[in-house]
Amino acid sequence: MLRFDGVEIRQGSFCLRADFEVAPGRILALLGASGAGKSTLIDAVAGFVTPRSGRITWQGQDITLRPPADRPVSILFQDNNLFPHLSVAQNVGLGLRPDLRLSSAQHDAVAGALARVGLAGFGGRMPGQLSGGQRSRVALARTLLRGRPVMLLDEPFAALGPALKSEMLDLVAALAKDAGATVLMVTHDPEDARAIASETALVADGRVHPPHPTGALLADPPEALRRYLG
Ligand SMILES: Nc1ncnc2c1ncn2[C@@H]1O[C@H](COP(=O)(O)OP(=O)(O)OP(=O)(O)O)[C@@H](O)[C@H]1O
Repeated sequence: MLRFDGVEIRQGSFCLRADFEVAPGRILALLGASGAGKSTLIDAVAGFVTPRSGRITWQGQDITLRPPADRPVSILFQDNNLFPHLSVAQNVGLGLRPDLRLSSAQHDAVAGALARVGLAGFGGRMPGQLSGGQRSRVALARTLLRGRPVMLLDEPFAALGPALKSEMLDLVAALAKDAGATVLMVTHDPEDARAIASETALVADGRVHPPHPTGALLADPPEALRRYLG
């Protein structure tokens, strides 16, 4: 269980409150307008910002103040964070060892992760020799390889066209299911939530509203969500 217990996060004059939980293995979409605080919440889970009060726990353990590298999370950002001077395999290998001194079993794991995202045989290419969708797959392979139980996705596929985005969302859902991972996915698009998130939480008015089953929430949106959806 990923739990936000009376969490209050401040960024300058902005304040976000969160008091909810996500069951293991679930995909939760965080939906909300620009500036509502979606990335702020992700940053607090990742350890890039420290809540002013409250606790974030994973499986009952308090992770609120843990250094980012010691948290049970891996993150996928929109810009994919690939290093242009490293090969695809090296970019993925960074998920295992930042110094890239990989054992042969780890090299095999890199190849396996690339195969799992449909990029078998692409390990020797440079990121500049890939399409945007393929670069997203490389970043996803690296996230996958880290084997962390919580995946944080901050609008990772926003720059992709609709067909490719839908393909990537399906891939995320399949990989998360295989790994039993809990996923927090930031999005502006209710269709992303509908595609793969069993639950959705609206981020608005300085708080994360309680998560609801996505279908029911979008079929009969409460006032704050109605305002957002227009
Ligand atoms: N380092 C910072 N210092 C001061 N204010 C900040 C900082 N980072 C974010 N903010 C403010 O916090 C608020 C929430 O920002 P956040 O990036 O979490 O929103 P968001 O919902 O992810 O938006 P978007 O969808 O545009 O990415 C905004 O008002 C933003 O200006």
